Amino acid sequence: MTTISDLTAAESTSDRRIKSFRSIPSPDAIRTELPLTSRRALTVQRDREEVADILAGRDDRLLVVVGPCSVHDPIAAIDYARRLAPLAADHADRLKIVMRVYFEKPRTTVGWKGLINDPGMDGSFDVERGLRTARSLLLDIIDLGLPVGCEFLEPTSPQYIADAVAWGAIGARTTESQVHRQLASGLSMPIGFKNGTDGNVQVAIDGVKAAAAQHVFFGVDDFGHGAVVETAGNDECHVILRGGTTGPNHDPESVASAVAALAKAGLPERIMIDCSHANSGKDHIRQAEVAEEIATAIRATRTSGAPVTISGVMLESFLEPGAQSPDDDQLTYGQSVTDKCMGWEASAAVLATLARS
Ligand SMILES: O=C[C@H](O)[C@H](O)COP(=O)(O)O
Ligand SMILES: C=C(OP(=O)(O)O)C(=O)O
Repeated sequence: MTTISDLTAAESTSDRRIKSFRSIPSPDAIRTELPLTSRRALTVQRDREEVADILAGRDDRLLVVVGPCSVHDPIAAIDYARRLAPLAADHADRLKIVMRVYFEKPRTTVGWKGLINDPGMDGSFDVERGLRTARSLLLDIIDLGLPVGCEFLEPTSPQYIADAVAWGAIGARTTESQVHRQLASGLSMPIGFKNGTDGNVQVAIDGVKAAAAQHVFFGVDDFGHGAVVETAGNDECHVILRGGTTGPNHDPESVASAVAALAKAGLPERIMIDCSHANSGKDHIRQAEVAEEIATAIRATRTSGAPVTISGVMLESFLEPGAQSPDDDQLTYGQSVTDKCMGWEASAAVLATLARS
């Protein structure tokens, strides 16, 4: 009888489309090499609690997740963080500012998948360097006094960085994925689920409900070994309205409809609004206007005495306005290589407007 091991490479039915496997250090090894330290851990924990309090309505500040669409140049990201940190301190009585430090990019079809996947942006896919660079950047940003927020795109990568993250997102392209909902159920920080790219908000509400439940699934442990993971469930998840192919959904009617759907699902009637993506048509100039409209809506609600249902805002912002292609020969310092971002001056003005709301 022929066994699998007797098969020649040409006859084998497995790994027909795998070109290679490359080992990488375990999460434990990278975390030991670049330790969070107990001082930073206390800061991360305090920030997570403040974020959760805002999302639950126990703290009436506005949560603002602001920063580049993606990090491609750690020096520019730290430069940005150095400018954001004093603003975050100035507005701390009204805003809880979390820096968007996105290392993993979901693509509509194909494209650069972020600093962890390809830190050189040259197709060399040095994931090991990407993980170290990402982790070390998070530690440096925490040291500047800023909490960090990331999108979690891969089920394994959070093991390398999540201990440093105060808030996380599941994106529009993965919000309906069971793998990502299970992942969120075991993450230690509040997680926002985006509505689907088609504008469907119910899938995000379903994501919040699924993530609150306990799950058992396949994963890897701290030492990189295959494992069965059992999670306790994450009751600190929320919905992010990001618009969709049918148009924006940051207007008062869409917000009211999302809040009604949350109430129907027995979930807290509070949401975050992403001013970018389909709410701005990916236009960074329009993004600032969307933020102004949200500030106006919040001010009107507060003046009327009605409960404020908008507990958070997301902004895509970098040092220079607009975006460039990651394939450009000469990259402009501090400009996005994915979606268009507001430049620094416009971002500072928007933060001041949101603080006044
Ligand atoms: O936020 C970034 C992008 O909108 C998202 O990653 C999809 O990008 P793409 O449509 O350019 O692939
Ligand atoms: C990819 C992102 O957004 P969305 O999932 O809403 O497209 C993002 O925030 O970077």
